[in-house]
Amino acid sequence: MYNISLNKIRKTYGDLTILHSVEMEITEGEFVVILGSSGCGKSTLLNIVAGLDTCDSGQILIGDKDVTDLEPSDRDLSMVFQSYALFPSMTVRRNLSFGMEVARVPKAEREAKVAKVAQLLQIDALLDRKPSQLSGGQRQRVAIGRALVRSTGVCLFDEPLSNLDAKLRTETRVELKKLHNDLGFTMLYVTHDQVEAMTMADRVAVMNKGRVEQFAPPQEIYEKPANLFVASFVGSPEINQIAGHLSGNGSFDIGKTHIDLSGYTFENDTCPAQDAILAVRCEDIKIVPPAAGHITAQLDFVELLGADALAWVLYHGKRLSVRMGVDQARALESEVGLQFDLTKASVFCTKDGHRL
Ligand SMILES: Nc1ncnc2c1ncn2[C@@H]1O[C@H](COP(=O)(O)OP(=O)(O)OP(=O)(O)O)[C@@H](O)[C@H]1O
Repeated sequence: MYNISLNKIRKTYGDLTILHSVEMEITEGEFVVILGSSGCGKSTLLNIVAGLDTCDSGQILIGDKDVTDLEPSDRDLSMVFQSYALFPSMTVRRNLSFGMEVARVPKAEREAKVAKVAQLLQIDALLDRKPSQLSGGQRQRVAIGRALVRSTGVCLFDEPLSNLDAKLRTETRVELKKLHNDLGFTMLYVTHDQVEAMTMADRVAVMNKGRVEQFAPPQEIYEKPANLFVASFVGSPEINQIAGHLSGNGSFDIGKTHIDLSGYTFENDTCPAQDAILAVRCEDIKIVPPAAGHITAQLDFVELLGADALAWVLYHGKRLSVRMGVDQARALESEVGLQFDLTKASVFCTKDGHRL
C-alpha cells in the first residue's frame, strides 16, 4: 500500500517553528499538491517525508510502515528536484537505468521500464544523448523519468517545473498529469504556482507559516475557501473583499447599505451578528445600472486581456475587480452598479478570518 500518513509533524530551528504539528492523510494513487508562498515550510515538509531532513516529533507512515527513522533509500519512494541533478557523463538511457542497476534489477526489466517511461515522456529519441546535449525541458523530463522508473509507488516532486519557460511548463504539466493517470503512483508535489496546483492536484494542501490552512480538492479550495488566507492566496486577481457587519438576520451592512445574504449558505446554517468580510471573485460580479446593484462604484480603469477584460472600480476608496467581455468593458459608464452572485461568495470573520 502506498498511502501516506503524516502525523503531527513538528520542526523547529532554534526558536523558530517551521512546521506546527502538520497532519495529512494521502490516499494511495492520489496526486496531492502542497501549495504555499516562499518560506511557508513546504520543502521542509517534503524533505522530511523523503528522509532528507528530520522532524522534531511526529510520525510518517507509508502504507503501514513507520518510515520516520528510516534512511531515504529504505522508504520506497523517489524524488524529483528543481535542479535536474542528472549524471553529466552518462547517456539519458544510463541516467534512467542507473538507479535500477544499483538496486540489482534484472537487465530485461530495466530495459522494459526505461522504454516505457521514455515513451510516456516522449524522450525515446534522446536515449543515447548526454545531458549537455539536451534542452532544459528535456533534462527535466529525464529527471522525472528517472524518478518514475525507480519508483515503486510514491513519487515526491519539489517545484520540478520552475526552471522551465512558460510554454514548456504548461506542456510538462499536462504530461505529468497524464503520467499520473497512467501509472497511478501516489504523488506529493510542492509548488508555489497555483495554476499547477489547480490543474494537476486531486487535492491541494494550502500551507501558511508552517500550518496546513485547508486540504481539499482544488475546486473546493477555490469556491469554498476555509478562511480569508486561502481565499486571497488562491485566484488571480485576488478575491475582492468588502468589510462590513453582519446584523444576525442575514443582512450584511456597509454603513447605510444593506445586502440581503439570503442566497448565501452560512456554515452551521446560522448568521452570527459580528464584523465580517464579504469576499467575491471578479467573475461573480455583474455590472448593472447603478440603482439596480448591491452597491454603486466608480470606474477606475479597464484592462483588456484578449479573451476578456477586467474592470477595476473604486468603492469607498478600495479597488475591486470585475471580469467581463471586452465589448461590455469598452462601453462602461463612469458610475456602475455591482450585482454579486451571493451563492458563490464567501463571508469571513473579521477577527480571525475563518469562514462564516
Ligand atoms: N537549516 C535551516 N536553519 C534555519 N532555518 C531554516 C533552515 N532551513 C530552512 N529554514 C527556514 O525554514 C522556513 C521554511 O523553509 P522551506 O524551504 O521549507 O520553505 P518553502 O516553503 O519550501 O520555501 P521556498 O518555496 O522558498 O523553497 C524558512 O523560513 C527557512 O528560512
